[in-house]
Order: sequence, then C-alpha cells, then structure tokens
Amino acid sequence: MSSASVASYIDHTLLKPTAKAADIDRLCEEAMQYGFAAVCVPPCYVSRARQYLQGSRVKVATVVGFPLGYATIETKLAEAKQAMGEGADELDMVMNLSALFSGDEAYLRREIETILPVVHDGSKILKLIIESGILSEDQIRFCCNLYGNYPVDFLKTSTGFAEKGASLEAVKLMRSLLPENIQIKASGGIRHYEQVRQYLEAGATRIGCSAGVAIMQEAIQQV
Ligand SMILES: O=C[C@H](O)COP(=O)(O)O
Repeated sequence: MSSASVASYIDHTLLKPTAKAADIDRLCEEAMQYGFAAVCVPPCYVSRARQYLQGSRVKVATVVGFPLGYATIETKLAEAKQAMGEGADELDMVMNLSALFSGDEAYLRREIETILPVVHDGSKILKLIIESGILSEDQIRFCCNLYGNYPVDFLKTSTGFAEKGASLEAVKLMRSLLPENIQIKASGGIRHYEQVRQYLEAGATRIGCSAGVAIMQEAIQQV
C-alpha cells in the first residue's frame, strides 16, 4: 500500500477539550499536505475547518452526542442540523449507550430512525459510534444486528475517550456481522502504521486517530 493510499483511510482527529483555533488550522493544513480523508473537529470549529479546507478534497467531520452518547434525540438532531448547516460532510454520533445497557431497543430504533434520514436528506455521512471497548461481545453483536437493518454509513468502534478504544477482535466481529454496505471505522488508541495496516486487513475502511502525522511518518519509511 502506498503512503498516499494509507492517508486516504485516515480521519485526522483533534477532539481534545483544550484544542485551540490555531491547532484546528494546523490539523487542516496537515490533512491537505498528507491527503487524509477528513479532519474530525469539535462542533464549534466546523465552520472554521470548512473555510480552511475550501477547494480541497479533505472532508469535514464532526461529532454529535459526544463523547457519552446520552444527549436526548432532540439535542442530537439539533447538533446534527447545525453541523450540516455549517458545512460538515460527515457526522460521528455516539449511540445512546444508556439505552443499550437498559435493554431499550425501542429507544435506539427511535434515535437512529430520527437522525439518519435527516443526515441522508442532507446528503451527508453518518458514522455511529458504539464504544465497543466497553461493550460485551453480546452487546457488540446486538448493535450490529440492530443497526445492520438501517442504511447507516459506518459503525465506528470508539470515541477515544472511554477506558478502552478499538480492538482487532471487535472490528473482526463487527465485519462478520454487518452487511457489506455498512463500513467500519476503527478509532481510539491507534498510534502506529502497523496498527492501521492490521485494522484495514480486519475490515475497517476508515481509521480515526489523533496520531495521523506520526503514523504517516512511519508509513513513509516503511512502504
Ligand atoms: O475519533 C477518534 C478518536 O477521538 C481518536 O482517538 P485517539 O486520540 O486515541 O487517536
């Protein structure tokens, strides 16, 4: 795999609460330099990133209901609409984990059935974060079986803010259960090119990471 092709799988991510405007500018600059798929920025920086990336192929991604997932459906909807209005191409939304742990499938259906059509009406991409690192294998199976019935664009493993992020086992399990049209984004704790290579081999087609530049430096040396 060429280093340009490695870059095309990466969402160059900066979601730290202390990220500064100048850090977002640098993130955008690096994304253009390396040819990353997208930048993933806090909602308050969507319009800044959109402007910075004007005319480039790098997409603008942001987060919804992040990082804990328990915002109400109405709040998530408002966040999604605002982000799309300000120029986000892709929305990474945390599912309601509390509803999952409560066994409230009806709530989870209501949530996805409310948000997904609005995102798709705006011709945008929804990546649904299941926080696989804190789920049991049965809960991961449940999520894949549930969301496999909807035209969700991606299931994403992790926020990067829970005690555990992505694992190869989780990605392999998700790939084995999801229909082909649903892609997988692996994220959380991915720091090295070798990990990226393994996650892509396991079936992920997008990698979310804050270590994109370091990963590219390794990739350039190795490929
Ligand atoms: O969505 C991506 C994560 O927030 C990135 O997590 P990371 O800092 O562990 O790479």
